[in-house]
Amino acid sequence: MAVAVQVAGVFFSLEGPTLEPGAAPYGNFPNYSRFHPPEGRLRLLPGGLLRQLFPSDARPLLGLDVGCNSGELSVALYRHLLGLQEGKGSPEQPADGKDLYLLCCDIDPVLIERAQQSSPFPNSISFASLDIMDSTSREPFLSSYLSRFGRSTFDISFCMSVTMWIHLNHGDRGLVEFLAFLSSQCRYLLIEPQPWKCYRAAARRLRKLGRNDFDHFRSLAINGDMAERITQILTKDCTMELVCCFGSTSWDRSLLLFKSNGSNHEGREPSEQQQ
Ligand SMILES: C[S@@+](CC[C@H](N)C(=O)[O-])C[C@H]1O[C@@H](n2cnc3c(N)ncnc32)[C@H](O)[C@@H]1O
Repeated sequence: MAVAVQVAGVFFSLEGPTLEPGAAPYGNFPNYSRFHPPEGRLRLLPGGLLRQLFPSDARPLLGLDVGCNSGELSVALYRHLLGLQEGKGSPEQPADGKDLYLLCCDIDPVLIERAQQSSPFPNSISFASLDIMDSTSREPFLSSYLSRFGRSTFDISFCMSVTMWIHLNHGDRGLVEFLAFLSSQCRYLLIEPQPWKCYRAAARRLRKLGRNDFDHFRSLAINGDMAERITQILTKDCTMELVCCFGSTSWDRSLLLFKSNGSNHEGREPSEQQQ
């Protein structure tokens, strides 16, 4: 059993210091994957998903993982999508016959450093420290990555358990702006919104630490069924369509796949481009 003591919001355990949950204002928990392991999400995603979504793409597929934390889910997603079993195969011989490059970013540079140090696929998965809400740095940064592949958008973006943190820290307007930006960057978007009860729990944890509420918590007009609200924003304001819901994880978070209907995305079928 792990033994931990708490000093000023920081837990010290035999494995070293870890932040008390309320003291991670962006959801930048140091050991997030221990509490919410990747398998809970991956088991909902069908094998061969990339082949289904991109049947005729011969070129490498590009993915963006926003809010990757220390990279455990990013690496597990990479393996899962390519059909690579841990310890077997290599990114050069993916079982799924697709090449995939992932750019994974997080606002917390300490988590990114950990991700970089432990990445088993440094040639295919890049980890970078980036505040996705910083509009002056995100565009040049993402464009510079994409231009290495001669591309201007990603094939697929992942936004897993991140929307609540954007919403709490940037308000309704920030959430809508974030979803608009994300949808403009990709053909497909896989998103796992946190339900409203998680917002209350996050605010409660902060209060227990004697800190002020999140700036926007009490004034959020977008609330209630968050999967539904986010679906409305993406489909009404962001020209995306809901492709499917892969179900819910054991902690009640839906995994939703959206597809862009916008005309600015590369790699679309000629008939689609004309519509
Ligand atoms: C709850 S964790 C989810 C980690 C991972 N996606 C998963 O589902 O296992 C949320 C992550 O979003 C990151 N995050 C929050 N706001 C961000 C922002 N503005 N830009 C980039 N990352 C952000 C946090 O640092 C944190 O690592």
